[in-house]
Amino acid sequence: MTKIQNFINGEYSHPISNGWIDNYCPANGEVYGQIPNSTSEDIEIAVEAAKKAFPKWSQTTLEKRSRILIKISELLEANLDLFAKAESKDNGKPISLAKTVDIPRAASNFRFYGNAITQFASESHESIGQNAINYTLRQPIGIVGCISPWNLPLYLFTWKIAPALATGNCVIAKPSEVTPMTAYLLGEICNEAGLPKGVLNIVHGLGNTTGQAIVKHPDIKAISFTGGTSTGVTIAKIAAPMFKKLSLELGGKNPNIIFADCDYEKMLETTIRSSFSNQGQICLCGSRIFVEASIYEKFKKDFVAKVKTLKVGHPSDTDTDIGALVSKQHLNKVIDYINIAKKENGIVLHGGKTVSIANSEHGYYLEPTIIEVSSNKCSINQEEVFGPVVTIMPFKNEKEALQLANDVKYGLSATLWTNDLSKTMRITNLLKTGIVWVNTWMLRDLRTPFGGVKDSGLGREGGFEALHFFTEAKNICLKY
Ligand SMILES: NC(=O)C1=CN([C@@H]2O[C@H](COP(=O)(O)OP(=O)(O)OC[C@H]3O[C@@H](n4cnc5c(N)ncnc54)[C@H](O)[C@@H]3O)[C@@H](O)[C@H]2O)C=CC1
Ligand SMILES: O=C(O)/C=C/C=C(\O)C(=O)O
Repeated sequence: MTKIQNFINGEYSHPISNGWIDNYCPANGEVYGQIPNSTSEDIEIAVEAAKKAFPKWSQTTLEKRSRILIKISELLEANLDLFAKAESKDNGKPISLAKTVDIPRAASNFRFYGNAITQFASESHESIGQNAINYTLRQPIGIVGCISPWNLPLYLFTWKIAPALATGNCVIAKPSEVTPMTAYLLGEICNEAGLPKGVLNIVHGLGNTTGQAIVKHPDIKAISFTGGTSTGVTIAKIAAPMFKKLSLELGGKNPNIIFADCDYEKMLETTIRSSFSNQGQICLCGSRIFVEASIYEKFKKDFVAKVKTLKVGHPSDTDTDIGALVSKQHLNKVIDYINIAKKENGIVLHGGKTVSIANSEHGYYLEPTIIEVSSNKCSINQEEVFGPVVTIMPFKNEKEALQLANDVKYGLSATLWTNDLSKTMRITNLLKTGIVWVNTWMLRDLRTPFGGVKDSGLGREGGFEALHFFTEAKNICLKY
C-alpha cells in the first residue's frame, strides 16, 4: 500500500494533521494507497518554503532555469515506463495512452517551457516627439497556485507548473485527490534535476479543504485551475475580491460538425478518437455529433459498427481501447446521464451498460455509448457528461449546423469536417469557441492559445499566453 506524501521544501513529509484519504484503483475498485488529507496548516508551511525560495529563484538566470526544466523533461522520458504504469493504474486509462500521450506530453511541457523562456521578450515603445522611451518588464508574480484535475493527471499538472516555474515563480500545486500518484513521483525527479528546495511544493488533499486553502491564501497571488465549471465558479468567488489573477480551464460540450463533402474515412476514424479517447474524459472530446442529413444514415451505421469493435478492457492490457472510468462516483454520474437521456427520448444505438472484466469485477467499466437525439435541448446535449458517451443528430444545412453548435452554454472547442474552403472560413469565423479543429482533432502545437469562451473558462494557456499569465507587466517610462 503506497502512502503518498506531500513534497514541501524539497522533502517528502506527512500532513500535519496526520489525516489520510484512501486512493482507489479504478481497474478493480480496490484501495491501493493513501494520500495526505492536507489542511491550511500544510499550505502555510508550503507558502513559507516558497517565500524563502522566491528571491533566489526569481533572480536565477534564464539559462539555468531552462536547463533545470529540460532536465526534468529528460528524466521523465527516462522514467517513461514507471510513470506510464503509475498513471494508468491511478486513473484507469489504457497503458498505451499513458505511454504515448500522457507522459510524453508531460515531458514536452517542461521541454517546451524550458525553451520558450529563453525566447520570451518584453516590449519597448518609443514615445516619438516626447523624448521618452517606455519599456516593459515581465516580472514573476511571486507565489502562484496550480490546481489540476484527474483526467490527464501529469499532463495537465505540468502544463501549469512548467510555465509558472520558467517565469521565476514559486509554486504551490495540488493534483486531483483522485489521481495523485504521478504528481507524487514528480517531486523526486525535480530534486534530481536540481530544482532548488521550496521552488515547487506539491500538496495533496481534497478540493474543498486543501484546494480552498490555496485559493484563499493571501500570499498566493495567482491561481491556474483546470476542472469542472462549478468549481471554477467557487474559485472565482473567492479569488476575485482578493484581486488574484485567474486562469480557468473549465468544461466543454463540444460539437463535431460533419458535412457530406468531407474525407469520410478520415472523419470516421478521427471521430472514434474524439468521442472515446481516455474514456471520453477529455474536455476537448466531441460529445455532440451533428451530421449532414444526406449522409446521416450511412454515418450512423458505420459509426455504430466501428464502435462495436472497440475493446473495453483492463488498463494494463496493451490492446485495450477503453479502460476504466476514473471513480465509482464518476461512473454513477455518467450512468445517471444515460438514464436521463433515455427518459428524454434519446435512443441508445450502442452501449449504455457497465462491463464486467474477469478478475476485476469491481472496476469502473462502461461500454462506449452512442445516443441518437432529435433535439439539442435535451440534458445530454446541454450538460457536460465527461464520459464515453456521445450523441448523434442530423442537420439540414450550414445555418442549422452552426445554430446547433453554438446553442450551448459552453464554448471550449469545435471540430469541423468539410473540404469546402469557403464554408470552412464562414463557419470557423462564427463558431463561439476558443479552439476549432478542421479535418482533424486534438492536433496540439504547444505555442497556440488554449482555452474557451462562455462557461468554458477564462484566459488562455499555452505558448507565450501562459508566460504572460504568470508574469506582471511593469512599464517604465524614461524621459531623456
Ligand atoms: N478539464 C475539464 O474540463 C474537467 C472537467 N471536469 C468536470 O467536472 C466534473 C467534476 O469533476 P471533479 O473531479 O469533481 O472536478 P473538480 O473541478 O472538482 O476538480 C478539479 C480540481 O479542483 C480541486 N477542487 C475541487 N473543489 C475545489 C475548491 N472548492 N477549491 C479549490 N480546488 C478545488 C480538486 O481537488 C481537483 O484538484 C466532472 O464530472 C467533469 O464534468 C472534471 C475534470 C476536468
Ligand atoms: O492541452 C491540451 O492538450 C489538453 C488539455 C485538456 C484539458 O484541459 C482537459 O481535458 O481538461
